[in-house]
Amino acid sequence: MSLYHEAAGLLSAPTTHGGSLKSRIFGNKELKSPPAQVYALVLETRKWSVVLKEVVENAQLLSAERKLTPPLALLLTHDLLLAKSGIALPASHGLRAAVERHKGRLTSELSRARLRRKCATVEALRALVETEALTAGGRTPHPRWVRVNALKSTVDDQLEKTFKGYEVVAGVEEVMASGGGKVLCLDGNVPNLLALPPGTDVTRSEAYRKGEVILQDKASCFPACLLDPRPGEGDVVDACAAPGNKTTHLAGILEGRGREEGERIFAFEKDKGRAKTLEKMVKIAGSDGFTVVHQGQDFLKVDPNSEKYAKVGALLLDPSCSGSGIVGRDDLPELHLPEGPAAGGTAAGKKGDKKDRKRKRENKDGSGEKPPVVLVDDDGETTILSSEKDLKTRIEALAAFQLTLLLHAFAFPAARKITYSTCSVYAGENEHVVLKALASDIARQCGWKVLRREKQTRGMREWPVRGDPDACDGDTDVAEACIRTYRDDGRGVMGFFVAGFVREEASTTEDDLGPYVRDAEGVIIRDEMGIPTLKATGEKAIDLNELETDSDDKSTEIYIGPPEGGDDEGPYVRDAEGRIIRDAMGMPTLKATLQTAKDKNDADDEWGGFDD
Ligand SMILES: C[S@@+](CC[C@H](N)C(=O)[O-])C[C@H]1O[C@@H](n2cnc3c(N)ncnc32)[C@H](O)[C@@H]1O
Repeated sequence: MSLYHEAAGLLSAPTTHGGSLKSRIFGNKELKSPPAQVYALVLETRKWSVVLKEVVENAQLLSAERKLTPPLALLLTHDLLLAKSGIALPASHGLRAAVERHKGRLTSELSRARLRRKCATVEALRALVETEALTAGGRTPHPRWVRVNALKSTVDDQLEKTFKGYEVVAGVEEVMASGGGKVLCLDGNVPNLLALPPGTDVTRSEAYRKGEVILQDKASCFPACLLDPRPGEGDVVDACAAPGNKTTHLAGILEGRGREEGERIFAFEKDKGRAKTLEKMVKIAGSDGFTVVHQGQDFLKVDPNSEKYAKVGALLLDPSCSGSGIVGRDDLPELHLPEGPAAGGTAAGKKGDKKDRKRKRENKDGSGEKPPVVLVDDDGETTILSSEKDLKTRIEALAAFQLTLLLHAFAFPAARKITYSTCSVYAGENEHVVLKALASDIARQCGWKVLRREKQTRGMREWPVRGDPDACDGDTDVAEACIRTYRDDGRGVMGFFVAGFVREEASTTEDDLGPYVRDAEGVIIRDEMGIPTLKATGEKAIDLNELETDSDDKSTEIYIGPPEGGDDEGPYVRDAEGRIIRDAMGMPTLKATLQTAKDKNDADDEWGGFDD
């Protein structure tokens, strides 16, 4: 019983008192009901209050049931008509019976309210309510982003099936302006991503149940797009993987491009409970055949030099963070209560009010506490921070942990690409971590550099919102390389951050023999004879001197001439695995790496191919 009474107290309390609804609920030690349940109930009822008020008033519920207060009537009617599991009270309970007695009348009033709004279904009404609630709360409504899982389906397939009859419009602005109609757009930055009107319920579709479509915010799709895994580049690690949105996205990209036999995704997740969700998601998405889930495995305890990870060419790192960019739904529209007796306060509500009055007094002279900042991280852990100092300490602790994970990722010997991402808005967890990582010993030793904007895949390069130059100590190259998203900026995304790192050999430019042709980053792209040494991939060719001094390295067996039965022009010098390491003129083409050299003819044809 306390659930509805506690929720009633919170529902009728002014929203401006005592911080956000979330902080008032999760920070209230005296609540008897599970805070998450109270929070969801109050939030949803508030959102629906315009409609529920009409329903309750027109059904004359309050005059028929004198013991119901207006907030209780709204909450119970909400659960009766709109919650999947109905009213959370025993069937014999007086409050439940008081509302259920009027079920027929309440249901028909809801139908009338729906038809007055020209909504064909309750789902359409839900979408409308969601949009209006968000708008009234001062938040830009957030589209429903749907990623088509390339492992199981295609956009065309989904347009034929799940979204049959939808009008395809040009951009997300049009989707948002549609007022909840059957419209969608294909995203211009992330392949296979669709934007639908806010609140569109895809979870009841067959495609969702079968894993053909996955609900994933646009910004959350950026890391896999930026990492850009390609067949032939080795295994991929998702270091902090649960619940698995990015793991399955990586899988979709890799498989969609023709994953090479044996190439795998290693997904690590420290939390055993969350790892189970990850495992389920991987299975539903259809990537379990080549994704190895390491349940309960701390990524920091993984040995990068283990034989098992010798072929890891790319890592995606999306560690726990403050969660401060996650689309909040805590800015509430005005509450519409039906006419009736005054709302009955509860123990929780009254105590909250007292605290609120105290806080108001304290704030009047400017010396009092500010409303608390509530951080709900991805582990579900809620931290209530009542001062700027607490917030700073928390961000510093998170940043130290995030940096440790990133430097650990740098240590994988065959890795060539890494992405680092958070759903935090704080520079401390974002640009500052990137700068510290770039300045680290391991980055210098291993040649890790930031993945510059011009080398990013088209969709990521064209995303206009970049890192904060001030937070990058004025280094505009790093700021441009960083990708940010902000909620409420009209682009329909959550707050997010991602940066990429690529690896180059340690610099040897000082004593080059030259004249080589180098690109802007010093990568040798044509050798002394003008022969292309390698396709620009971020891989740096070895200098001639270095090859000479390394020549007694017997780790790769070298033979001269085309392989038996081959039709190469030759004589090229190939290593044991057939990679061309000297061209027909005896010039080194590239150091033996995971990168497969192009034959001279092909390389000439493809010259200039800097693009993704
Ligand atoms: C932001 S969430 C990842 C979300 C996920 N990438 C997705 O898109 O679905 C961070 C995850 O990292 C896990 N985690 C935190 N520290 C870890 C560590 N040292 N090793 C492995 N997993 C870790 C957390 O339990 C949490 O599930």
